[in-house]
Amino acid sequence: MPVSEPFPRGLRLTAPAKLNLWLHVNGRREDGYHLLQTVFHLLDWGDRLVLRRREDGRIVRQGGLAEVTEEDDLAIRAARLLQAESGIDAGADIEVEKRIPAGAGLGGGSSDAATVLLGLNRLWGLEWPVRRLAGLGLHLGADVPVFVAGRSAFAEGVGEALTPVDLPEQWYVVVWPGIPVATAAVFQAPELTRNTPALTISALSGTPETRNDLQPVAIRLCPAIGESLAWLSQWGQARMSGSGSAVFLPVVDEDTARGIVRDSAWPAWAVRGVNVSPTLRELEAVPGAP
Ligand SMILES: C[C@@](CO)(OP(=O)(O)O)[C@H](O)COP(=O)(O)OP(=O)(O)OC[C@H]1O[C@@H](n2ccc(N)nc2=O)[C@H](O)[C@@H]1O
Ligand SMILES: Nc1ncnc2c1ncn2[C@@H]1O[C@H](COP(=O)(O)OP(=O)(O)O)[C@@H](O)[C@H]1O
Repeated sequence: MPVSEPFPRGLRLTAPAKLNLWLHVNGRREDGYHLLQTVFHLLDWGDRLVLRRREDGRIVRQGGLAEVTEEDDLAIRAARLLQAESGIDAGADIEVEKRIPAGAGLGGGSSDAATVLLGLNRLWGLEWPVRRLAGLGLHLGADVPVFVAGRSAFAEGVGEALTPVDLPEQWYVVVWPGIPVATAAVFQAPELTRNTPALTISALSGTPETRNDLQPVAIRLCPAIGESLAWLSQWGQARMSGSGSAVFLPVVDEDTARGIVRDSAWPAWAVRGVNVSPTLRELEAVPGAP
């Protein structure tokens, strides 16, 4: 009988998108980064990644965004960083089929990076604990740790201090006004309010008043966000995710979401918010998973 390999040779994984259900800016650190409170709802929808182990040590990019160079691609940067930090001799083919629009506040680049870290940890047999991978991921972006942890969460700090939360499996309509917004430009805007009082954990167990402090700035930078919000608001309380430009609306069920998506003049998706990321579920299903 052939001896089974201890680690898989290849993995097919979803890199999920996220929504920031609300986002408060509570202050600014000396290094310019902002202190936030936010709730991340992970979605059961995202980019599709295929990772294959290589024995020649090369990290080879396949697919991905044409407008992003290999040096800037967060999926490739994540692979190179983990390779350097772990000292492993192996390499990988990294194939990314993009579905999440870039610069939409849906966390696509960060999720690609996190999924590469999780997948290569398995393919390379590194067995790093999640906490260590999340710490490495934070060097790539403030949003990377939540995708590594793989749980919908309340986040503080710059987004890295995570408390998992149990959210209802909510359907959403996500509308993308078609224009990317640069996160740094929103955080740098002089008119951004940076002094929302921090909510306490006990306030969070009730129904505190929430908003996205980045929304007014992003609408000024990209008026199409305001137009898509006004359109979506016909059906309820719509809001922008992260630093934009995507906006979302919670709805009662999948059929309602699909009906609104059909009517949208902008690219739109019917998506389901989940508590556990599809990446974690897919990794658990791989034979030999710990
Ligand atoms: C706003 C949020 C909300 O989830 O998401 P997105 O809209 O980008 O998806 C995140 O805080 C974004 O995280 P991420 O996209 O990883 O941002 P990073 O690459 O770390 O930072 C991009 C730039 O945004 C600013 N930045 C980011 C995060 C933060 N807490 N304070 C900041 O001031 C910094 O100027 C930084 O140089
Ligand atoms: N794999 C990637 N996918 C998407 N964007 C990437 C990737 N690698 C680098 N980027 C860069 O990161 C920027 C932010 O992308 P993304 O993380 O998708 O949006 P956001 O920060 O708004 O959630 C993009 O405009 C692009 O220049």
